[in-house]
Amino acid sequence: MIKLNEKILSSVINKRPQNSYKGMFGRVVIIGGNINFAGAIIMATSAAVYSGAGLVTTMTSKANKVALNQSIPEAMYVNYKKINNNINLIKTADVVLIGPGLGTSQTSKNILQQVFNIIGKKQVLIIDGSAITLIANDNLQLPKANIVFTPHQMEWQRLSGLDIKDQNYLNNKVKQAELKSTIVLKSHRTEIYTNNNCFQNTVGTPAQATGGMGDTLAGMIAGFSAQFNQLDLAVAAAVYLHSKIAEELAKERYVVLPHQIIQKIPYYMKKYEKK
Ligand SMILES: NC(=O)C1=CN([C@@H]2O[C@H](COP(=O)(O)OP(=O)(O)OC[C@H]3O[C@@H](n4cnc5c(N)ncnc54)[C@H](OP(=O)(O)O)[C@@H]3O)[C@@H](O)[C@H]2O)[C@@H](O)CC1
Ligand SMILES: Nc1ncnc2c1ncn2[C@@H]1O[C@H](COP(=O)(O)OP(=O)(O)O)[C@@H](O)[C@H]1O
Ligand SMILES: [Mg+2]
Repeated sequence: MIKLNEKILSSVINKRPQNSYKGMFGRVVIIGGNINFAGAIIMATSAAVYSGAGLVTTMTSKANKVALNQSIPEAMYVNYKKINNNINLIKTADVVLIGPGLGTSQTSKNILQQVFNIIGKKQVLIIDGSAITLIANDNLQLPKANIVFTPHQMEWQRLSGLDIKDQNYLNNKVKQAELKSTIVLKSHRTEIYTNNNCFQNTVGTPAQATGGMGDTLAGMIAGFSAQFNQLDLAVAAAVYLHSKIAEELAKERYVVLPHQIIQKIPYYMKKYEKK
């Protein structure tokens, strides 16, 4: 198990070339946010935008359109019930994140299944929150893609069948190999299982134990995977930075809120970019 430290940031976060344009930093599609969970999709979207993703489109409930545009005008909106009119948007994305606030209704399940049908094997597909629960509950077949799951311990129990008490290194590794995906197993010291590596986070604080913290991490992972080479390392860097910022903020705060972390992402990326 490789213990993560600051070096992961400076090895992953590239300095931007002078002649950069948005197309060089990835097209991200983020899908989720039912009528009750506007917050989850707004936090995930904001985290991806503030992490530097070149172009972000959010597919969510129509009910969230105004809130999304007001909270994060840099992101584009599509009604998530109109996926079939927007197949090309998903096909041309570098990274698709599905699940934050998606819910587990029949509508949510249809959306997930449509995305699975469209996604291609070269794309990165990040699966979070309700989407993990839907796959576990209905034993959905996974598409061929570069899949990253971001479960908390109960979501991992649902997906892997491992009780929380049995979620140890060896058992997790076996399940990761079966799923042939990257697993970001979230806890106070998150572990990342990939085909070739296993990382453990070394930072983070109980001040992070608040709703929306995982939605924010999922958005950061999307933003990092869209821009930086080597998926495993990009995921590890996003996990580390999310908790690193929280730890710094927690020096002066009892709780750290997701939007406070999001605001700080560009400052910390600048601080740790490759010299
Ligand atoms: N503002 C918004 O829009 C927000 C929207 N959200 C969206 O809500 C959707 C549902 O996600 P979810 O995580 O809230 O619910 P679910 O999957 O049922 O898991 C909870 C169950 O698991 C258990 N549990 C055990 N260990 C655990 C652990 N380590 N970490 C966490 N839970 C643990 C836990 O046990 P208990 O707390 O009862 O002890 C409980 O029984 C999802 O799409 C998400 O994106 C949220 O992000 C909030 C902000
Ligand atoms: N005590 C803690 N110490 C460090 N990190 C924590 C702690 N509690 C929660 N977190 C982090 O907060 C996030 C919680 O994710 P999740 O349960 O999916 O939240 P949500 O779905 O509400 O957004 C994870 O990244 C987890 O590592
Ligand atoms: Mg979550």
